[in-house]
Amino acid sequence: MINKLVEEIKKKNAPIVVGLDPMLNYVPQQIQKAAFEEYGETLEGAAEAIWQFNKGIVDATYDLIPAVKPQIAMYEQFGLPGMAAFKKTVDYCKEKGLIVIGDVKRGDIGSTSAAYAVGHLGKVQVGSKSYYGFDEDFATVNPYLGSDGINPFLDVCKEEKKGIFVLVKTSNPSSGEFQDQKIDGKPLYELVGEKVAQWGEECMGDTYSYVGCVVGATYPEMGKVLRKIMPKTYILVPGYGAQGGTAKDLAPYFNSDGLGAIVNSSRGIIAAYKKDTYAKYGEANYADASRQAVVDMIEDINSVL
Ligand SMILES: O=C(O)c1cc(=O)[nH]c(=O)n1[C@@H]1O[C@H](COP(=O)(O)O)[C@@H](O)[C@H]1O
Repeated sequence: MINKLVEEIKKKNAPIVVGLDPMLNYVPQQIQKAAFEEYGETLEGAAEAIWQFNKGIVDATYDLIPAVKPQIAMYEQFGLPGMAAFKKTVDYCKEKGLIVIGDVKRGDIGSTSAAYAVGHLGKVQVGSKSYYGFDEDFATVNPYLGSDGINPFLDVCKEEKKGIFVLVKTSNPSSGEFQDQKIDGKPLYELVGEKVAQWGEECMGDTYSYVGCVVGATYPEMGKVLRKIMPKTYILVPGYGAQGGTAKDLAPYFNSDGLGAIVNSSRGIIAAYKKDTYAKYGEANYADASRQAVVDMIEDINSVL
């Protein structure tokens, strides 16, 4: 799958991923109204609204982008109907030829991580049969439990030719509380980066490993160091746009081949119609606003490569 991700990024000349993080208050009134007329103001109604919202965005942007990153929390908050909307979104995006990065941030003791890996990337055994659960192409993984939490994901990735993105340095303001702590003079995020490079060596695609990592756009100096520590690791870079990361901060996350990083924007794309720049599209044409925001983001990122 890492080979396909690289191919699609090159083909579309777009090192970006659209984050499908649908909050109900981003969903235009007419979509909410139709969903509530059918299902009432219920969890089912909310799930229908976010699904229709996503579909509009995917239909308007799929030809421009290599990948999407649905964030499971935004679906989970609506209980079982929300989880069904997550699965519907994953399947629809794959039908449209998009690579799906399940932003699930899992990781636990070995046996539990194995179940997460099977549920999101692999197949679960039921008697003599086996079934895919959510079937994303990549999953985000939290490394706090060490190799025990990661190895079961690597096993499933090898079997399924899928991949993971391991949190190394996150974009949020308090990420330094633990991640920047020094151990024998080295910040923890560097130690995690070294480990990610090691895990990645046993999982190589053609040029990049299918063990990727996450480094926030909001810490470009650290991004520069981490790029060197993990030359064969694809970096998923959240924090562009809504969290303040800018294109000029992002050049150090890429290798000299112009590859090696994929930049996420969620609110900046899916709620573009709410921003002054795209307000002219109006709420009813929210998907056109998202398309224009994608075009602008691609141009912005490519301008620094
Ligand atoms: O793993 C992630 O994707 C992630 C890691 C990180 O360090 N920071 C971060 O913002 N994210 C996710 O990236 C998305 C960012 O959304 P926007 O700030 O709206 O673009 C959210 O889905 C976050 O959960």
